Amino acid sequence: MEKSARPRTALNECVKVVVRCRPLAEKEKNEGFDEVVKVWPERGGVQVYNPKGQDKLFTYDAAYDCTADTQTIYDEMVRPLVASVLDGFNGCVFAYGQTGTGKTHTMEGTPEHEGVIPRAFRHIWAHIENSASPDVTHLVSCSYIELYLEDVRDLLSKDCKKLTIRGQYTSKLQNPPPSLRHSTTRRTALSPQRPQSTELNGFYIPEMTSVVCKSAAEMVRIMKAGNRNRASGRTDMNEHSSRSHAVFLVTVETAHRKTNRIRVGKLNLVDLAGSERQRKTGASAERLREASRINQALSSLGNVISALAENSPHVPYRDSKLTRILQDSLGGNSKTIMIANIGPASYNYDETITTLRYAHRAKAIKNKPVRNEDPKDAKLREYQAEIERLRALIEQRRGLADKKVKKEKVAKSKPQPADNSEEETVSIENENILAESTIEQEKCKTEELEHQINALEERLVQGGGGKDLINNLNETRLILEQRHTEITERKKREVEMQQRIELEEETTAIVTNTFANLQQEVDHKTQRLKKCLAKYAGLREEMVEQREAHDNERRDHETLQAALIAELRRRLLVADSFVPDAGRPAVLRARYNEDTDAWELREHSGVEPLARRPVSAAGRRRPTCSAALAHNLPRQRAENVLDLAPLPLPTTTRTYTPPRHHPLHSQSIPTPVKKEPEMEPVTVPRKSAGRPARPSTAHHRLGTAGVR
Ligand SMILES: Nc1ncnc2c1ncn2[C@@H]1O[C@H](COP(=O)(O)OP(=O)(O)OP(=O)(O)O)[C@@H](O)[C@H]1O
Repeated sequence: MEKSARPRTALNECVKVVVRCRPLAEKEKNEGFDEVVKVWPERGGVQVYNPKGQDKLFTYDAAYDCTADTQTIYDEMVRPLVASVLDGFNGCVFAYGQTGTGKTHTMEGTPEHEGVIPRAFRHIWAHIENSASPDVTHLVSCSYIELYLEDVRDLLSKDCKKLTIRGQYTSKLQNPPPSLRHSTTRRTALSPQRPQSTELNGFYIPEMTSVVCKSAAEMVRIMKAGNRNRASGRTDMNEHSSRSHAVFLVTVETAHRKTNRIRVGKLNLVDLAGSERQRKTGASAERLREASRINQALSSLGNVISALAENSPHVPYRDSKLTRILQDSLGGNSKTIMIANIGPASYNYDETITTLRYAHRAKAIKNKPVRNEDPKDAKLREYQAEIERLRALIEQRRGLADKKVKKEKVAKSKPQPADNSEEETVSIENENILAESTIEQEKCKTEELEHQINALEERLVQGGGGKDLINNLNETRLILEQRHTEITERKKREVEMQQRIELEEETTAIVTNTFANLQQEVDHKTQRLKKCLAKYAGLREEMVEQREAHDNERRDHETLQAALIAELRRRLLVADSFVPDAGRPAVLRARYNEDTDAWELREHSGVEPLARRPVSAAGRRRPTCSAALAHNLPRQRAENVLDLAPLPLPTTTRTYTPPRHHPLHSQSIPTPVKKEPEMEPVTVPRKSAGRPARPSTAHHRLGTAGVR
């Protein structure tokens, strides 16, 4: 197929931000919490009542209250994005927000309330069935991964194998070899296809399972199978809390026979885990470890959003795997929708304001979506090339087989000489048998190749598949879709108009107020000054609130850290008590390799390396050994002496002191009895021979390191 090098220009497009507020939960009602969120869907506004000060009002591309269903959100916001994906663009929908605010409810939904993901599947397949030309071929494949405790796991592989995110495409990786032998599991770029000139920073996940699908129902089955492997658990804030960030990737490839072009659209459907506070979720042990990683990744995502919104020259995508995965969706080649989920309860005021602030910042992020035409890693092209190769092979084999048959016929038709010896007759017969078996083998091979072609062709979906697929239902669906799009467009315009009218009203109120005399001007200026002062006061208040929120967040982090350290100490204590001494050198040699994402044992050199030299005390050039301190030897002060003396064993006995009226006393034996201090039976002395005792276990070492 001919490849075009047509330049593709990218138009900036802002990230669309939608806010969805869920209803007050039963538990929140029972505990008597008030609703502090008011949504203004007609102007995309969200107002939060502040019990301590001024109310907050934020505006977005759209805002939905608790009465809105996912169908409305899909039709108004997500449908146009999925339509772009079908047209060869990259798209991303991600749900963001505090734990228990309805991210999974929005993305996956429930059997009664279908979420965005299954709706997108149906939309894609309705489009494929409606594209009535047999000249159009589609190939739909999907992958499902999760980010759990900073491990990327393949939810569609048998044992949820760990995957590695690789940075930067190389020229070799841009053209992966067309290997169809492993047609279900092959290298797939998660980071959507970038135009060649900007492909330098892309990330991709090799060996991610990619399953070719034939219907929306099959895709739902795959999603459910993946969900069964996804990490989830109970917390005090959510009965079924997602403990991982999940990404469902759909790739739709469309080949147009007439134009010889292939368009590849990639859709990332992301259900993030929610931010959470330990004191509210009551997380401990494993849940706590998960929470710390979830918050860490979300904090990195917040930093990326802030950096992009402020047009910062450095965007910290590399800070976490989540931001690497979402790199293209935020500030890259993609059309993106962020669904910010919030709860209405007063109890969650701080978290709601934080989510709304991030969502507001995300509105300023500009993406550069480009239509992916004829990308080099299009699977469809590989399939077509393979089918053509197999067809050519069959033709070749058929030609050879025909020739052999003709040859045999000629040989058979030749008159046999009458004086043929018995041996000659046998050899001719053998030759005939051999030729017949070769022809049979050729036939089998040809049939095998035909089977292969059929299998490959079955994966490709011919647009429309003939008139029988374009039934009335699909036509009606198409018309309905068009109507939906029109209504959505109109609604969007209405919201925009409403927001513009409000702005205009404010400015015209000032402009139309003509100054009749100086007093009027003074009044006007005073009014403006008042407004400025009010704005200044508002900003100050916001700053104070932000500081408060930041302090709260810091306190939370500290609590979390303290809890994690306590947990770590517990584990170290267990390790110190139960890991045998023989195993410790091996434990010390274990190193974490960030490239391979695994723990490795270093080569045993025979001699264990010396412990690292301790850092100097303040004001001293080098650490001073205890001997130098004891004898005041200035020469030894600068020596790097490691104290390798064994620790004194704890005293478990007491020197015998006879009772006062014991016969020994009455005999007045001159031996002086030294009085020993009272000893706890099994405590390790902290000091020995005037120098500080070294901690004996990892547990103690951690204790002396303290909480940083
Ligand atoms: N719009 C809504 N209407 C009705 N119920 C909702 C809505 N949104 C969420 N819920 C309910 O709230 C609960 C929590 O929702 P969900 O599990 O989707 O939250 P989440 O944000 O995904 O939480 P986490 O981050 O912990 O996974 C569920 O019982 C869900 O049914």
